[in-house]
Amino acid sequence: MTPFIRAEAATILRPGSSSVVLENIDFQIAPQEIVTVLGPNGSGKSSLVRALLGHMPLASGRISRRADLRIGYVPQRVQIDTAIPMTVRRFLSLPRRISDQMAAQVLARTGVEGLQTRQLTQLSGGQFQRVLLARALLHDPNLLVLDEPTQGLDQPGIVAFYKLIEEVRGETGAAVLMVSHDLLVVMRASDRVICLNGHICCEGTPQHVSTAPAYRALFGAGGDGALALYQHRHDHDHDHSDDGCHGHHAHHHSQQG
Ligand SMILES: Nc1ncnc2c1ncn2[C@@H]1O[C@H](COP(=O)(O)OP(=O)(O)OP(=O)(O)O)[C@@H](O)[C@H]1O
Repeated sequence: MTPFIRAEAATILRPGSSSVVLENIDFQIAPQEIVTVLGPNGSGKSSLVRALLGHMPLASGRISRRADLRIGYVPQRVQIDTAIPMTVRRFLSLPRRISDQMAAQVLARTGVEGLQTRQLTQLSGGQFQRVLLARALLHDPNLLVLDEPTQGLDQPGIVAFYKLIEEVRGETGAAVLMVSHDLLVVMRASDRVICLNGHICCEGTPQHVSTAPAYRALFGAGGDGALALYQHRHDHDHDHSDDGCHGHHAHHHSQQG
């Protein structure tokens, strides 16, 4: 199956500068996959996502996107101008107008029904993240891209949010590309995890990555018990040909450690 997005030996530059943020990235995401990008602050997670979406310049390599790709994007930071009143309903109609029925449906789908007339500034953190997800689900995306979608949520809120993502994937068949810091819960919801630190340190199934030396060096060795609790049940097939923590180890990078 042709991947939705494929990066080949992509080297990504910091905007407006010649310094390298990410080096030699090979990446792809296939239909229906849930892929999570992990890494410390400043390791290039958002840069990778933005480059995959075509918003960041490449120094070399290439990124290709399938012609039928429809992306629903939840960016890491959403600037809300508190001086301008904005209801949930109006926010959902930006930039493209939607019907009242569509608004009601998508809010119900993400568990925040009836919030249409509420001001964005009066939402709780969890409600706001669900409204952002609702907006990303409009216009029938086949790839959802979520950059730290659970920031500001408490632990039950995080678990509930990932459960919702899995449900949405099950219902719509959309692939999901997520950036997250929530190492353990994320594991449950992911088919494949990519661990970044200026380059791809390690990638594979959650089980594989959590035992990989590069991952342990970055995040510590704890958490196996919790990981076992959150094991993801596979009821579908994926191509795991690129499953290992492979050749990237061989490179020496000064960012590591
Ligand atoms: N708009 C920008 N202009 C200049 N430098 C940037 C810009 N955005 C990111 N950077 C730099 O690029 C590097 C990677 O940042 P990026 O936001 O991709 O990391 P991240 O892994 O998403 O971090 P975090 O976990 O803190 O969100 C950092 O050194 C950051 O300072």
